[in-house]
Amino acid sequence: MDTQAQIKEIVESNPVVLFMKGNAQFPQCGFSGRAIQILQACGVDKPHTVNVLEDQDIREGVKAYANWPTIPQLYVNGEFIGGSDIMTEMYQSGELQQLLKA
Ligand SMILES: N[C@@H](CCC(=O)N[C@@H](CS)C(=O)NCC(=O)O)C(=O)O
Ligand code: FES
Repeated sequence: MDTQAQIKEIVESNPVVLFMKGNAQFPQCGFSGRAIQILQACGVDKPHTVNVLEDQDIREGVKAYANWPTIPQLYVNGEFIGGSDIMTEMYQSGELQQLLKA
């Protein structure tokens, strides 16, 4: 399977996916740490996470997949939502909680 197909498979088979640096227990970047904290604040304790530091193809592949240049990247129900700034804004407006409840 090529990388784009692999990413599609991951985001379509898990309702909430966070591509991040490190994992939920040990985020290896502040932006990824913030993304995890926001998900937890929304009641998502166990998001499916993919550590891009362990896979260079995925690290570059998700940027192409979403046409978004950075990590973290949140996907809900197969759809790209945004990075940590967008997550923060959506959390503050209550939009993210709504999205994750559905
Ligand atoms: N403002 C961004 C911050 C994320 C960011 O700047 N990520 C950088 C540093 S961790 C990145 O992914 N760089 C490309 C890379 O490391 O492959 C957001 O909203 O998520
Ligand atoms: S790893 Fe340096 S800012 Fe994320």
